[in-house]
Amino acid sequence: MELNGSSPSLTKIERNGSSAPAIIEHKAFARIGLLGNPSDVYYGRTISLNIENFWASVRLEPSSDLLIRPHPTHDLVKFASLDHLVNRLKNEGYYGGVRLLMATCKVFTNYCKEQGIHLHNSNFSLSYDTNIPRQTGLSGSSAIVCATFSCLLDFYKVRDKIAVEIRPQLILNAEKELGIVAGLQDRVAQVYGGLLYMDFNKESMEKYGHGNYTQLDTGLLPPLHLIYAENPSDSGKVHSAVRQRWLDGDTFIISSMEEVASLALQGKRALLEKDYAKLATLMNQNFDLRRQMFGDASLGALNIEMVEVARRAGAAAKFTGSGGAVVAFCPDGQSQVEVLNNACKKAGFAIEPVRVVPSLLNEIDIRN
Ligand SMILES: Nc1ncnc2c1ncn2[C@@H]1O[C@H](COP(=O)(O)OP(=O)(O)O)[C@@H](O)[C@H]1O
Ligand SMILES: O=C(O)[C@H]1O[C@H](OP(=O)(O)O)[C@H](O)[C@@H](O)[C@@H]1O
Ligand SMILES: [Mg+2]
Repeated sequence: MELNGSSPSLTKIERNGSSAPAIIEHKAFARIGLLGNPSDVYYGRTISLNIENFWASVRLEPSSDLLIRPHPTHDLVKFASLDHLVNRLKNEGYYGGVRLLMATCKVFTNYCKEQGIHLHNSNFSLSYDTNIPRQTGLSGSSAIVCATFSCLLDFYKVRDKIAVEIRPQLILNAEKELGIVAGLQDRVAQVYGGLLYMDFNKESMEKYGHGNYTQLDTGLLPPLHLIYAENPSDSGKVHSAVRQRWLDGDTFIISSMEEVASLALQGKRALLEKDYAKLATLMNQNFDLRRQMFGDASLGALNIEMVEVARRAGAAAKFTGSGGAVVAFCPDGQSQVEVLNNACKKAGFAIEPVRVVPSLLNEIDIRN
């Protein structure tokens, strides 16, 4: 499957003949955690945006057997040599996207059964592709899950039966099923699109099974830049130690997470007031708190260097997710952007302007 084009067109349905069943294709885009992450994993708050720069795409074709197709490069099983195999495992780990597609099918089916939602008996094959830099904290994993989930919603025609605010949790459950520690912000941004303020307070999470999600005008955002490097890190692994400390009642982690969550609340006000100097301060505080909680060894030297290169250019900078990519904001405008571009090029980091995806909700989604 080829991924090209720049429009955030979401769905493609092909019909091969009047009676032939439809092929369904969905995209899900990368996301940037602008403020408050990773407090979404801990009943906190975030401001996140869905970006057009990168996406994953999933294709569902009706078929006689139920088939999950391995991706030719992301699920590599054929190697030139033992060294090639070992290097591949060292750099990218054991897993590709197949397990995400399977887990999504399982969670979707179980949820529909529990809710008494009828699923017809036809089979399908699923294949995926992605251009989201792998494991760089841009939500590459949940983009694959989210696009798969959208294909299933349309194949079984149950979009009207699974409310939009429930979907991010089901998408998260697919990764939980695999033992990956993750939070809701990625999935909310990918289901809703645009720019969102999310409040995952415990009361709402326990009472309704979801947080309060508010779409904000994307025009409130100043120009942002995305910096990233080929440096895959496993977000589940990065998160697990801090998660355990939080579960064990570690007061430093608990109070720091509350502070991180409060940055999103302050950030919402700053955006609404277009107070971009404040936004820059909050972004920097967000990264400093993450660094204190997770420690340099867990964040990785290259990831920290990306933030520091941006800061030396005078930009505000923080991780977009758990590591691998950085979102930067130049409060002094275009001349500073040029300094930042040059500094990144010199350091060997890719840098590009952020392009925000507009809201992705359709009429059926909004009606529910
Ligand atoms: N580009 C990719 N291609 C295939 N599978 C991927 C890709 N990115 C992530 N995955 C799968 O998702 C799992 C979790 O990835 P994660 O560390 O959360 O990455 P990200 O930061 O991109 O979300 C990986 O262990 C792998 O199974
Ligand atoms: O640590 C974070 O900011 C995020 O980490 C995960 O996202 P990823 O793109 O996989 O790094 C996690 O899923 C998010 O909920 C966290 O906020
Ligand atoms: Mg992930």
